[in-house]
Amino acid sequence: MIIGVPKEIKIQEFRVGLTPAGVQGITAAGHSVYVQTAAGEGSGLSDVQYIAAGAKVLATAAEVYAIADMIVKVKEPLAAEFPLIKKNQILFTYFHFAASRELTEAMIASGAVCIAYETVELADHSLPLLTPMSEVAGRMAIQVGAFYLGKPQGGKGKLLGGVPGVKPANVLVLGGGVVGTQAAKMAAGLGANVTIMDTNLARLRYLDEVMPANVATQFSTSYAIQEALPTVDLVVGAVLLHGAKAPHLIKRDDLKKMTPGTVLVDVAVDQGGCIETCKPTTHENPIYEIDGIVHYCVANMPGAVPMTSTLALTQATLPYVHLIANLGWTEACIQNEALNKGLTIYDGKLFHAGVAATFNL
Ligand SMILES: NC(=O)C1=CN([C@@H]2O[C@H](COP(=O)(O)OP(=O)(O)OC[C@H]3O[C@@H](n4cnc5c(N)ncnc54)[C@H](O)[C@@H]3O)[C@@H](O)[C@H]2O)C=CC1
Ligand SMILES: CC(=O)C(=O)O
Ligand SMILES: [Mg+2]
Repeated sequence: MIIGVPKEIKIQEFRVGLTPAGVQGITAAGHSVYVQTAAGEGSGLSDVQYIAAGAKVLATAAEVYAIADMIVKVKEPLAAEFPLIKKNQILFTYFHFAASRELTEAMIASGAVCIAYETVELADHSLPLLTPMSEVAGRMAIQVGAFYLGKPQGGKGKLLGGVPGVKPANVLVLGGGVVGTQAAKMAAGLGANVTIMDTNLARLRYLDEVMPANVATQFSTSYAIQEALPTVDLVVGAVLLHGAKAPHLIKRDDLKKMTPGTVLVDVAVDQGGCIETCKPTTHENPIYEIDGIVHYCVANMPGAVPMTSTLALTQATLPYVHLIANLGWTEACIQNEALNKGLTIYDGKLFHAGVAATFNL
């Protein structure tokens, strides 16, 4: 199979879909890899390294899309990339369809085979290709949240961990999955007073076992969230309904229940966000303020730490790239139920109930 790796064009996105190590294994298995020039530069991976590993380097994204049977990338295709996509071409990447009708309709119209990283799902319901980036984003959520709590950044001016004689800040984590767990660990490590809310009691039991003493768990209800808002300093939005649009757990009217300078980091923004006032932002312009509440809603947080993220992502995706390249997408999806769950669009039709429900398609 011919595999193409274009350079990401989303603003401040420095990850890449395959590393030279991945290329070496794929070419050794008898496949060809074409990489767009400088695709790996932001992750510290040079064209020379890709060529040494067996790839051929092409000058433009158009050439990569034109030659490839399968495109392996990181972020969803943007409008500038839509015309490059060929009928029956396999696109293996994050899509987050539920956040964009335009993308969903464009991919249906393209006739491409869209296998979405974020909905590849193992029998235990875990998401092996979302998990590594959720680990990154969860840890980052506390780093950025702590920064924006600073007064010069528009925050209320509180140190997460407090100091001897002064209480720590209150961190509320909505959703105790991968993002939420990593965020809670980081916040707890800095000494904050952390509460994790989730609707999954089994998950709360597990978190209660493994978390340090400054992390409390609480069943997530609208009532519990409302009660927490007046004293919260930093909220991390980390809920997910697999493939579907996130529920709004904090509404527009709730902002006035928080004190000015509270920081909201809605990591779930890529699935529409779990805070009603959340709109996708970029690393170039990551925050905005409504009613004195700071909103951070960057949809590709891991893109800011590509040296970590590219390795973490590609070590998870690579086995599936091999599977698709070796068997073709139909046989790979028949043999591998996890991959089959990621198969969202092919032959001009949509095959994901959550996305279909979101857009009434
Ligand atoms: N902005 C970014 O750069 C990134 C965003 N993400 C996004 O972060 C979100 C979370 O991802 P993961 O942690 O991997 O998902 P996950 O599936 O591991 O965890 C989600 C949790 O939300 C809980 N939940 C569902 N409804 C809830 C409710 N009403 N109240 C409280 N909890 C509820 C679930 O029980 C589950 O434990 C996803 O939308 C994912 O795409 C992930 C990586 C990067
Ligand atoms: C998961 C995702 O959207 C990201 O890593 O950008
Ligand atoms: Mg994202």
